[in-house]
Amino acid sequence: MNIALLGLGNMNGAILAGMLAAGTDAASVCATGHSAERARANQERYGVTVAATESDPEANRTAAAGADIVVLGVKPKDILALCREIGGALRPGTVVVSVAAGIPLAAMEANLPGGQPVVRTMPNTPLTVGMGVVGLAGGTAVTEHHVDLAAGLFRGSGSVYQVKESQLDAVAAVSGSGPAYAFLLAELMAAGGADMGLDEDLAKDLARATVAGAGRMLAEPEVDPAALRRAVTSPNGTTEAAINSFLDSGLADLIAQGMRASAARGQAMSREYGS
Ligand SMILES: NC(=O)C1=CN([C@@H]2O[C@H](COP(=O)(O)OP(=O)(O)OC[C@H]3O[C@@H](n4cnc5c(N)ncnc54)[C@H](O)[C@@H]3O)[C@@H](O)[C@H]2O)C=CC1
Ligand SMILES: O=C(O)[C@@H]1CCC=N1
Repeated sequence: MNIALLGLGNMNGAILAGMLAAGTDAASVCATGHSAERARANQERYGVTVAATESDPEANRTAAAGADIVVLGVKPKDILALCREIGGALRPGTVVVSVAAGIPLAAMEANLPGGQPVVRTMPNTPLTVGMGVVGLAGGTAVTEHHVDLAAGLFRGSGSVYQVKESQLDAVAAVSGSGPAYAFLLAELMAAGGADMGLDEDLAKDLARATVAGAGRMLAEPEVDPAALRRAVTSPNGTTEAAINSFLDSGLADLIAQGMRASAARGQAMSREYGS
């Protein structure tokens, strides 16, 4: 199974790191990027062949021509141009997998050869540490076999959930963008600690280790976040004071509102870049 990762940035990099850690043979993977300097650095970092479009304008087409699965990992605004660029080089059975937010399957299909199997996914960067989650929806030419091939990219580095395409913006709001919410929480907790007089580095260490430790506890099977929260919250204690203050200040509404903004941006991107 040959895999081509077109656009080796944050997301395709996380997919690649996850695949390699899960045992994928580096010789079966090739990647492309724009900058020649970055391609050299990535080739050294990951041990896979990385070609740069800056020095070889055919790099994407060459990588796509030799692949059974092609993963489009460029920014949403560049996805349809990339589809048109590689279209003529693809073999009919090659599965095209997009990780882009907001770009509809129908738009990708319209910019690829007729009948090309296209799978739209919404992964997240914790794939890097084997703890990713991925939402996945198949296009009109996609069979169970193609879904299986696409899901195989994430086997060993994350859990894959097949959803309706219309649900992928909500998946992005929860898990695609979600790691950033947890990182923001760590940033804000560190700032809060420093504000109360802790040394800045100590506050950062405490906040980072706390969010990471809490994340590890959440990763245990069948665990209930509310039960874990209750186990920290002594009646009339310090945690209860903080949680009540958060909720009284409208944290639940703020989170819901932010997630709706994420999904709305996904919809807006389909209108901006999806045709
Ligand atoms: N970063 C994340 O956590 C997530 C990102 N995504 C999706 O992943 C996609 C990429 O996002 P990031 O990795 O964050 O962006 P990025 O900017 O880190 O990566 C994009 C890469 O594509 C390269 N590139 C641009 N044009 C190219 C071309 N024509 N041929 C080959 N390479 C090209 C760029 O040099 C860059 O390295 C986006 O569509 C985004 O919606 C989805 C889920 C999570
Ligand atoms: O921010 C974004 O648009 C991408 C999709 C989900 C996470 N990063």
